[in-house]
Amino acid sequence: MQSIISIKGIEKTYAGGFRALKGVDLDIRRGEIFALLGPNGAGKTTLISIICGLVNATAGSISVDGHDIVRNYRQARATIGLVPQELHTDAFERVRDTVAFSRGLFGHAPDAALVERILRDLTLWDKRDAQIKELSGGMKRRVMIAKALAHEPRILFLDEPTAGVDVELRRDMWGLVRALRDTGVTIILTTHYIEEAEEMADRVGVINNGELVLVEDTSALMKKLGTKELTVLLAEPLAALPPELADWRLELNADGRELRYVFDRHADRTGIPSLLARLRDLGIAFTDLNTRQSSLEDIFVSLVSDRRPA
Ligand SMILES: Nc1ncnc2c1ncn2[C@@H]1O[C@H](COP(=O)(O)OP(=O)(O)OP(=O)(O)O)[C@@H](O)[C@H]1O
Repeated sequence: MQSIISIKGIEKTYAGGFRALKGVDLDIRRGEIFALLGPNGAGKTTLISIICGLVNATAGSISVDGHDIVRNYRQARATIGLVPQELHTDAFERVRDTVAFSRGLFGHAPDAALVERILRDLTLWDKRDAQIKELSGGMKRRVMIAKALAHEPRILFLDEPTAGVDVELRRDMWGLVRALRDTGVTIILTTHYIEEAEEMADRVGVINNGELVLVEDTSALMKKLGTKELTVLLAEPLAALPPELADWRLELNADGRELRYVFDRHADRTGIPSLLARLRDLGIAFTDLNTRQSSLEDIFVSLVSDRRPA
């Protein structure tokens, strides 16, 4: 495994004494899309800010493409593009100028052809002479990405890339991020949208209360933890689960009107036909059946709720 970012024992205690990160170890693989998931205040932005050199860690070390972020700050920072959560660009600046300016900040010679390519890739070329204030929210976000790409970074951080963006724009953004990855850029994104991680990320890291509680391939995680659920709506309520149904892992809800059956969606036999046959034999009538697949969201909620401090 070739890692492009190596994070070792990162701790962060803010000036007020708040411990925002508690010994985070993480390796980011070259060329992957890595999603960092976590509830509000989990420490995602703190971690990204430390990697990008905007916040100092209290302890631990990080190397980015072989450069220590403290000792070789400039080299490390030069390999990183950061798209922050909030837009901060002068409202009166023009799109092309602001992107060209970002490149200059890193000491690179002007490159009009590169700026043009970036703007075209982000479908901003038509807006190249527009002022930032004249753009829609989605366009502004793309301008922030263009600015982050202007110095040709190998790594791109996207902090909540689709927060507050409508579904269609979110899909566009996903396409864009994939296209960037296809050009060899390693992408780390933070998100509250589980669907986003599920859809896009090669690997997922879950951070909660300053601790990285899980890092896993997205597909393996879904396979390992993904279950399916069948709900049987009963015609008449049951007072208790009949012992004849003990072969299935069933739960009866509080009013006795719903049977819930959780099964492994990868199992050869789900046990559903036999369960339904047994219900019929027992004379238990039902009015409806629903199935539901657990999503990364369920997995995430269960992980995070299990670890809430008492
Ligand atoms: N400058 C600061 N001084 C003190 N505490 C801070 C500071 N910045 C962040 N924190 C605290 O550190 C914790 C982690 O914040 P952080 O912004 O990293 O969370 P996050 O996971 O990015 O959350 P969100 O999803 O809401 O953006 C929070 O409890 C926050 O209040």
